[in-house]
Amino acid sequence: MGSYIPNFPSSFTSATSWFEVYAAFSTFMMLIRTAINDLIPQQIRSFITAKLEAFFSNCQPNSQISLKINQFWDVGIGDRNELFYAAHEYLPSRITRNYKSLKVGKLENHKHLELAVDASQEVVDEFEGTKFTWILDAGSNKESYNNHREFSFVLTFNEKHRERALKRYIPHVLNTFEAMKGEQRIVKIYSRLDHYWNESELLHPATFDSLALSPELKRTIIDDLDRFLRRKELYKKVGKPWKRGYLLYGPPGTGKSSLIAAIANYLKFDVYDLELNSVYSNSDLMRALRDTSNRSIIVIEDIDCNREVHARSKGDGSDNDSDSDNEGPKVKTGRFTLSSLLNYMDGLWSSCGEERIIVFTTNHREKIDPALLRPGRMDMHIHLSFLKGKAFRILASNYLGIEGDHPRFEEIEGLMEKKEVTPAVVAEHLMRSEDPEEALEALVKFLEEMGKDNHVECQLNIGQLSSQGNSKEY
Ligand SMILES: Nc1ncnc2c1ncn2[C@@H]1O[C@H](COP(=O)(O)OP(=O)(O)OP(=O)(O)O)[C@@H](O)[C@H]1O
Repeated sequence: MGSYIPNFPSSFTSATSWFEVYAAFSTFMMLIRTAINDLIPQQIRSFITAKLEAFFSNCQPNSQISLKINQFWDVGIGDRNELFYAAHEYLPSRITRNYKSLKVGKLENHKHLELAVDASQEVVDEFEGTKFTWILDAGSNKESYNNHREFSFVLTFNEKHRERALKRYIPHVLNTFEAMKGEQRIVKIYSRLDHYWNESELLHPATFDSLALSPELKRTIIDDLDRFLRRKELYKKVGKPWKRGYLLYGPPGTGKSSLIAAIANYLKFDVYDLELNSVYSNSDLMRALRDTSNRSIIVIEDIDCNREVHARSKGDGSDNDSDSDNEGPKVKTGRFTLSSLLNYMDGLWSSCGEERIIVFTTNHREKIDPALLRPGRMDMHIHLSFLKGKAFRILASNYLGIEGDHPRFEEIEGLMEKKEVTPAVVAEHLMRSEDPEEALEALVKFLEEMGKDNHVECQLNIGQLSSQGNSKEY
């Protein structure tokens, strides 16, 4: 019986020779690669690679899927499509050689360069090894709504990546956009025009440091804001919408608008300046509120002066909303009442959005509708008043660069205790001279000559309302 004896030396020889062949081949390839890298410029290499990729992808069966991402969810209704805006910001951040052209510009009053995708420009983004192609479509006038041309993105990818696109890529675009907003820390201010929120950068430089308010009031407001941010889980647990309402009241020029800007800059929340006379109906109001983004402050200034919110007393039945989006400005006033505004807000808070702060301002708290002061409506009533105590020193530092003490401060503070002068008036006087000594001298003279009753008409009868509601008073 013959036995099989393995030919060890010969198999060993063959393995060695294979290894030698492989080593020689690798060396040869490395030489070729080095030669190509040295001899062929990078642009030409990229060109050849792109051509080869295009050739092979053309050979594959066409199984592309396209998704249309309109600027607004429904043409004619005007709901913002957050994904469109996310893509608009996200794509320029992915500048690669795939861009043939990008719009670049610098807007007046903006600190940074603006980058935007050009219409009809194809942008290829790579995510987890998969290519996603975006094209911005400028739309046509036919698709326009209220003379606003509607833009859209078309996102194309291979059918086999459908799951990845919907479950991972699109969420990735949205998350990146949120992170970018946080990083850029650009606070926006929105004002409403023809059913749309128009955005611009909030350039108001106010901060809590630059506000001439008593340190205790500042601390109270900051603590309240911090507590609000921290309590997301608690709000959820007790089933309360995560919102906070502030009523700012006080004479003109005491810093109500400046405080709103300081809160926005502190929290990095966008500001939505809601002018009620730009709202046509109850449903328009709902839409306006629904279109605000999370982490935002909705501001309704001079609530006592809004004709719309006085309609209630005339009993015009304005709650019967014969809403039509074609209604023009001539029928827009008196379409809803303050109560309906508040009720809608109460309802809306629970159903949409998070981290909203709503701020009402008034110069005359005694004139505003009691519905606004009802318990639980406005969480905090903040009284901004005439310049008193050491708050003046903040203005002296802001406007004259005087840090710490100055021989004239006590005299000025003593005069202010006896007068009713707003921070705006003092700020205006401090700006009159570049020489600090001259400016302080002029301010003393002004305060001495100022009649005590100069601002009597601005005073509020605060005691009258202090028993209403259970909101905190400051
Ligand atoms: N408390 C303050 N601290 C610092 N600056 C202030 C303060 N109050 C007013 N100012 C100055 O006065 C200007 C006007 O103030 P602001 O518009 O904030 O007042 P307001 O109370 O909102 O007035 P109005 O009721 O007329 O809208 C501001 O640009 C700011 O320079």
